[in-house]
Amino acid sequence: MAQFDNSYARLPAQMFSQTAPTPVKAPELLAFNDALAAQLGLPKDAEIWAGNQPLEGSMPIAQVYAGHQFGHWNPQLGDGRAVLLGEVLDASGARFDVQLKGSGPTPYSRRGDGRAWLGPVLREYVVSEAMHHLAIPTTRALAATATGETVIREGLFPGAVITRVASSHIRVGTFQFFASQDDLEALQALTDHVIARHAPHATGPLELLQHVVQKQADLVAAWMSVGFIHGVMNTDNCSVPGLTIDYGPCAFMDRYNPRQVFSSIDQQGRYAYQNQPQIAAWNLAQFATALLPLMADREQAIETFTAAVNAFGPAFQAAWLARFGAKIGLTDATEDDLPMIEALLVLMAKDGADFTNAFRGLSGQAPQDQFTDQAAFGAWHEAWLARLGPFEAAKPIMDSANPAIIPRNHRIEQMITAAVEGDMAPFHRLGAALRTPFVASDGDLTRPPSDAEIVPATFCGT
Ligand SMILES: Nc1ncnc2c1ncn2[C@@H]1O[C@H](COP(=O)(O)OP(=O)(O)OP(=O)(O)O)[C@@H](O)[C@H]1O
Ligand SMILES: [Mg+2]
Repeated sequence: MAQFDNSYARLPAQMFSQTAPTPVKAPELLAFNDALAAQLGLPKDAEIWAGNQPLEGSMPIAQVYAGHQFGHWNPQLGDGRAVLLGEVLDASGARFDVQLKGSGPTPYSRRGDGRAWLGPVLREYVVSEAMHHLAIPTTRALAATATGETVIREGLFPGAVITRVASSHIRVGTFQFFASQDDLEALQALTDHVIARHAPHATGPLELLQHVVQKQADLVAAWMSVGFIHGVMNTDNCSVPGLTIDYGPCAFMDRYNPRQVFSSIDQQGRYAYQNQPQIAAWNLAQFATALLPLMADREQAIETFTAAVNAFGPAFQAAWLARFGAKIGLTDATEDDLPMIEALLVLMAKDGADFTNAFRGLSGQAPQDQFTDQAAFGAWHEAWLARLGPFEAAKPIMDSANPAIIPRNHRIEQMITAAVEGDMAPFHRLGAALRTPFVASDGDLTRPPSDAEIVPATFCGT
C-alpha cells in the first residue's frame, strides 16, 4: 500500500480548503489502470475511487486558483468538482498527486453540482492515456468509477468520477490567484513548493519561469505533431509542470486544417489548432506577471521576465522543427528544411488529407494514396527522397514519430454512446490499441471517419 504524503496541505491554509468527497449511491469500477496502480501501490477499490471510503493517510483538499478564460479574467475558480487526496511516491521517489474529479461540491463550486458525467470521464480516461503512450506529458487516468447517480446536463446522464494522477495539478491560474490577492505569503510558498517539486535547479522566479517556458514549448510542439487540439487553453488549464491537463472539449484532427476548432463554445476560434503556440505564449506572459510581485527590483524584473517569455518563440520553433523533421524522417532537420515541411502541410491542407495517415503513409508503400493532387505530391515526394538519404534508415524514425492510431473523435463518441448503454467493449478496444499507438495493431481504428461518422464539435457540457 502506498505511503501518502500531503505536502500541499502543509502550505499556508488560504491555499486550499479541506473538503471530503461526497459519497455516492452505488460505486462501480468501469475502468481501472492496473499498471499505474501497481507503479503507485494503490488499491483497486470502487468505494475508495468513488469517494465513499477514505484512502488511508490521505487528507482531501480542494485547491484554489483563478484564471483567464477565453481571455477574460475570472478572479475565483478552484477545484469546483475535484479533490486532491494527497501525494504518493513511486519506487523511484517520483511524487504524484492523486485526485478525484467529479466527486461532489467544494467551496469553489460556484453554481456547479461538483459532478461529472460518464462521457467526459471516459474521454479524459482514453485520451489522457493515449497521450501518455504517445510519450506526450499528461495527467493520467487511474480509474473511472460509475456513481449510480444521475447528472443533469442537456438531459439526464449517468454520473462518474475519474481518478487522475499527475506530477502536480498546479496551474498558471494558481499563481494568478495569489498574485491578484496581493498574498505574498502564499505566492512565495507556492513558488518554493513548485521549485522544489518541479524545477529543483531553479534559484528563483526567473529560472522557474524559464523552465516553464521550455516545458510549454515542448508540450505544444508535441501536440501540434499529432494533430491535437486542446480546445480550452485557459490559464487555469495551463499546467506549470508542463502537462496536458483538462480534456474537456479536446480532439485530434482527422483532415488537416490549420484553422480547425472542435469546441462548441470556442466561437471565435481562439484555441484553433494553429493558434496554440501563440496562446501558450500569452499564458506564459500571465505567469510572468503573476511572479512579478516576488521581485524586489520590479523594473529590472519586467525586462528579464519579458525576455524569458519571448524565448518561447525560438524554443517552440526548435521543438516544432525537431518533431516535424522526425515526421518526415530527418533527425538533423535545420531551418533549411522548413520550406519542405511547410510545403507538405500546404499540400495536405489543400487536399484535405488525413493528418495522421498522410504522415504515416510517408514510410509506407503508397504515400500518394493520401493525396488527391498527384502531380503536386509527386514533385514534393521526389524532392523529399533526394533530401532523405537511405529510405531504410529513415523509416524507423518516421514510424516512431508518426502514430498509426490516435483517439479519433468519432471513435470516442461511439465509445461513449456504447458505454452509456452499458457496453464497455469499444472503450477497452480503443484503450488496448492506443497502448501501442505506433503499431497499426487494429486496422479499423486507423480509418478516418466516413462523412456520416464525422463529429464536427465537442461539447463543453462536461
Ligand atoms: N460541474 C461542476 N461543478 C462545479 N464546478 C465545476 C463544474 N464543472 C466545472 N467546474 C469548475 O469550473 C472551472 C472551469 O472548468 P474546467 O472545465 O476548465 O475544469 P474541469 O474540467 O472541471 O477541471 P480540470 O481543469 O481540473 O480538468 C473549474 O474551476 C472547475 O472546477
Ligand atoms: Mg479546467
